Amino acid sequence: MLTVSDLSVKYGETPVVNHLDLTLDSDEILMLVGPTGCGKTTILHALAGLIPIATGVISLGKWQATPKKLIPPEKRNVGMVFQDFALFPHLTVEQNVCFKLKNTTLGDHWLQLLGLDKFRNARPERLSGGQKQRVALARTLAHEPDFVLLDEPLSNLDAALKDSLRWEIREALKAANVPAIWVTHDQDEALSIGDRVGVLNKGVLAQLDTPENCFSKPASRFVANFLGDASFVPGRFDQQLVRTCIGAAPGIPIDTDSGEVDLLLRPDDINIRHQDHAGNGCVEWVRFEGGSRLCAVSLDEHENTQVKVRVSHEHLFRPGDRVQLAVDSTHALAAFAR
Ligand SMILES: Nc1ncnc2c1ncn2[C@@H]1O[C@H](COP(=O)(O)OP(=O)(O)OP(=O)(O)O)[C@@H](O)[C@H]1O
Repeated sequence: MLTVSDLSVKYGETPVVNHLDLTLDSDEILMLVGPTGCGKTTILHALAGLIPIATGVISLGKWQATPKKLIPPEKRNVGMVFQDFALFPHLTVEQNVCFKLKNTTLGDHWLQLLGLDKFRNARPERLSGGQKQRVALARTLAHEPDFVLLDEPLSNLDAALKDSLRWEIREALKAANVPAIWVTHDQDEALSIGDRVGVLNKGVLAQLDTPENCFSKPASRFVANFLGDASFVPGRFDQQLVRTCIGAAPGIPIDTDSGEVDLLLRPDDINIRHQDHAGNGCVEWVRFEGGSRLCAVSLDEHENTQVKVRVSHEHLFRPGDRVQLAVDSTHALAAFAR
């Protein structure tokens, strides 16, 4: 189990990570997300022992690092996977994976499991980006790390490859039974791959929770906005129900359970239909997404309130169309004090 308590990191006098607490189970994958510059990579570097820490304790049973006791990276038995693959160009795939291994059985195991058998004798320059990343992962896991840190491992790859490789990496980490912290900029990746998601804001964990809770019960408006499209519609919270001008839904109280609130609506929580001259809103813009379209609608009742609704690509809406919106959710929706 990886335990981090009260971890703070500074560059000079500038605090970058502030009093971070987290615990990771033996095979747990934590996805770390947050705006650029919020301290994600700094956390990985601190856990790996690449930079000193200002406060706190990082421990993994076998060792315990503190500001006064900086355990070097080679003694932490950490595996690191980065976006630039960091392979030795003059070594073959097999030599990269088995580098410094006394017993190469595990190297063979991961070469096979990650579909790299046929590339054993190739040099990295002959491999595609996805193959290189598999080699980097095989090399990391062949060395039996006690924990793995992944810093945007898929950011140099195209979208189709990303989608399949992220699942392969998840399965390999689970098969290795090793805890992992995975930094990503991709919210879909964070929500689908992680056992838990940590949303970082200015060096502080805004929420550390299951993907479902981070999405449906965000701890703050910041988290709600960061993980997917979020619309906030004014309403009144009374007896567990939130009533708005476009309908009512059971409310999940985030910071209040009564009175004036903003109801968090995701694009699939709302129904939209054309309404020639009446209706309760007007389409502002439409974005084609392939299988769907995302429509932004301004509400007549609340100036400056824009609601995003997702419809099938078969339904055509245009800017200027009059529409009728209705809350269409059987599950409870998060309500924030206004
Ligand atoms: N070696 C360094 N010396 C001084 N400041 C640094 C150093 N490395 C990073 N920083 C600063 O620390 C802050 C956090 O950087 P970090 O790279 O951890 O953020 P991040 O969340 O990983 O960002 P990104 O998503 O853009 O990769 C940023 O303001 C950055 O400019």
